[in-house]
Amino acid sequence: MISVRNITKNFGEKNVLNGLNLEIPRGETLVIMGRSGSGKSILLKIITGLIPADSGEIWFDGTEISKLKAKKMNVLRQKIGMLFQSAALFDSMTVAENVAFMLDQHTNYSKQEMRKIVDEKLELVDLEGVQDLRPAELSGGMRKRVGLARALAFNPEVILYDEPDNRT
Ligand SMILES: Nc1ncnc2c1ncn2[C@@H]1O[C@H](COP(=O)(O)OP(=O)(O)OP(=O)(O)O)[C@@H](O)[C@H]1O
Repeated sequence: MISVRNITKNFGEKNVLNGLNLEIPRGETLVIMGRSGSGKSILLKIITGLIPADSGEIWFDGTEISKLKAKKMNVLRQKIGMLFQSAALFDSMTVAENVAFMLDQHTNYSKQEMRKIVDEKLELVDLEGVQDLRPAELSGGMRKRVGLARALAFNPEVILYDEPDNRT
């Protein structure tokens, strides 16, 4: 499903990824472990096309993503849920607005339809009744679960999860 082919990434003089190859079949759970600073987060961001690799290719379901134009990339991103290390929530938005953010940007769902999806996903991560709170009013584990609910909003085919922990 995901094929990482000979990926290299440098930041200035610093070589972070050097000819990395990885095949991830559909339905498989893969855990990548490595010391702090070894390039795990960078790899996830390269897989989702958030940052470019210096060389190599990323294939998702038979499509090479680095060749995609922005519009097609947006469609593909809906198939890949990404949960960042810090949950990356918008502090000024409510929990419901955070979970609905990508739906709001990329679909024509009505407010009611979005609210239904938001409620469903929050229930799935065991977070009910917090829709109208702001992220600052939640615990760290709850914030990560809001991030997970947001990553699930499009029913993605794959979830890339940076630093999962026992709270999520
Ligand atoms: N924008 C950037 N500019 C320069 N260097 C960067 C940048 N982003 C990451 N790096 C460097 O790339 C390396 C890999 O970072 P990355 O965040 O992928 O590590 P990690 O394996 O996820 O670490 P941790 O387990 O601590 O989260 C680090 O040495 C970091 O300093």
